[in-house]
Amino acid sequence: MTGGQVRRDGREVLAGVTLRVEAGDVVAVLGPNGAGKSTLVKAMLGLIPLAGGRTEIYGAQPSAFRDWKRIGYVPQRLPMGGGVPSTVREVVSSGRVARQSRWRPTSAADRAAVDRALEAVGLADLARESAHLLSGGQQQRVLIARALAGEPDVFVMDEPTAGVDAGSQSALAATLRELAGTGRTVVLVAHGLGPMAPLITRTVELEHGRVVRETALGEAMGKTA
Ligand SMILES: Nc1ncnc2c1ncn2[C@@H]1O[C@H](COP(=O)(O)OP(=O)(O)OP(=O)(O)O)[C@@H](O)[C@H]1O
Repeated sequence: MTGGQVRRDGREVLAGVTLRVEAGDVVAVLGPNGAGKSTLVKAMLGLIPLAGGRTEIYGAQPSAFRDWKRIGYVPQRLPMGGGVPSTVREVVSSGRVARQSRWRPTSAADRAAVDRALEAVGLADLARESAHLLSGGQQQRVLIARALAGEPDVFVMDEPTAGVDAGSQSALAATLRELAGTGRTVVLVAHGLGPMAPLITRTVELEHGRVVRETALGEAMGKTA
């Protein structure tokens, strides 16, 4: 993103942010409540429009970008889906949609990826439950599993540890370590780093819609700690 600006209700919520995420980066976007962290990651993906500046995903404007299977976005909350209750497995399976087509419906590979994702977040036993009836922390894990199931190259996670217990946070850190180890790119919105700290290669701090600090952490520290 270059000079990205977002206005909401006439207010500048993102005030000209430039941020380039490289392949293999594990970036933490930090800052106080209302700093614009969620807005930044959504705007980078074209999920909310820019009032100024531009954003590109793998060199394409979001409206022209077609390769969405490369991107796994984890929103802050489970979106309410048209009043139809979905099971945990159904929500997680929806992470495979960008890999399917009318001519290639659900395959064994899809089912295996969904199984692995459910295992990774510890929800295999709740796969048949209605996702909306789970606790906030469990719903967060459903959303993480949905992104994992899609096997994307880039994970964009909006506060994936909010409301998640310490054990699940460590489990997520272990999963992210594995993904980072295989060269995946991660952009993580967080209030604090917690168990993710050793994985992070860069931090970007926002305040009032501006980047106020950027820190590059040693690669070695990111990989060995
Ligand atoms: N849909 C919206 N309409 C109007 N204003 C909004 C909307 N979404 C966010 N804002 C405002 O934009 C500002 C930045 O919000 P954003 O959610 O990006 O912050 P954040 O840093 O992610 O905060 P948090 O840690 O609380 O999630 C806030 O002042 C918020 O009130």
